[in-house]
Amino acid sequence: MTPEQPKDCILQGQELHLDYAGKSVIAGLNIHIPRGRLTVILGTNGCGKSSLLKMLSQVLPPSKGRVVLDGKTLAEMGNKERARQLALLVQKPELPDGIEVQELVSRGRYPHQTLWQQWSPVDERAVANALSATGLTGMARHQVASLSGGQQQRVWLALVLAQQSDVLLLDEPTSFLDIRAQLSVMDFCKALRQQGRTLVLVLHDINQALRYADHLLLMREGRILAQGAPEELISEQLLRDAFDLDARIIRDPEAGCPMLIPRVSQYDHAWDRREGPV
Ligand SMILES: Nc1ncnc2c1ncn2[C@@H]1O[C@H](COP(=O)(O)OP(=O)(O)OP(=O)(O)O)[C@@H](O)[C@H]1O
Repeated sequence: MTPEQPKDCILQGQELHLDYAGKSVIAGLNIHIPRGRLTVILGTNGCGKSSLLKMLSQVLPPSKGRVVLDGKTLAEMGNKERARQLALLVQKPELPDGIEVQELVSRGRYPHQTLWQQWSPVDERAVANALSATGLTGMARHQVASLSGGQQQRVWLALVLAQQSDVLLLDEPTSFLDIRAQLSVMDFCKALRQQGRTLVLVLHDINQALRYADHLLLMREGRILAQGAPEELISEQLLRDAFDLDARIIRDPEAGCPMLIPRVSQYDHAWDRREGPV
């Protein structure tokens, strides 16, 4: 499907290529992230979603091609300038030893500090607001390592929030969370979107993607298979093409959005029949 460029696009990947040790995992990928919308990237394990998110934040510079953020080439921006505009939460962030919640969230203010502008009441307020928005004020002095997986995920979200960037890239922010906690994270992302932030999430739950996304990117083997509004994009054929999945698409009776129901299992022990990593 030919990607149609959204009218107001804040982040663009142009002809992106990525090689790991000489092996190509992404080749000639073009994407457009609409401003102030919630974009979800979907695709099979190993298709290159995390790699794409890292390229979009310059954590992993593309082997070829360029990323453009609000008209500026990302590679030409300084680290702090970039981090003031764009935040990335990776899939498994490394937790520093013995760190407390407030201290970790405060690290989100690093891009705002300069030689002349040290820690200020503005930073203090940003951290307090991030803790409050994620319901962590009462846990500010707790060791992060002592918290549950769901609480720790909220701490990482608070860190990203304290960074106050317009664009948030979140890699599987709901993994390891129970269903209620997953929906809290998704509602939280929706609220950020309603405040005008741009969000790009990697998810594995297609129904959550169909419910929350304004814009979907479907990947397969390092390529974009389709991108656009979920309602217009999703089809049983596309699910077959993207996931080898045989599913029906019905309408959520309450939310009105499309949702999928996989057909009776033909998937047991199917790993060996699927292609390996790209
Ligand atoms: N550091 C690395 N060195 C070498 N190959 C890598 C590295 N990181 C990822 N890859 C390979 O790049 C490909 C894409 O990986 P990536 O993690 O981007 O996929 P993904 O779609 O995010 O997968 P998942 O859904 O399982 O998280 C895979 O084949 C993976 O094995």
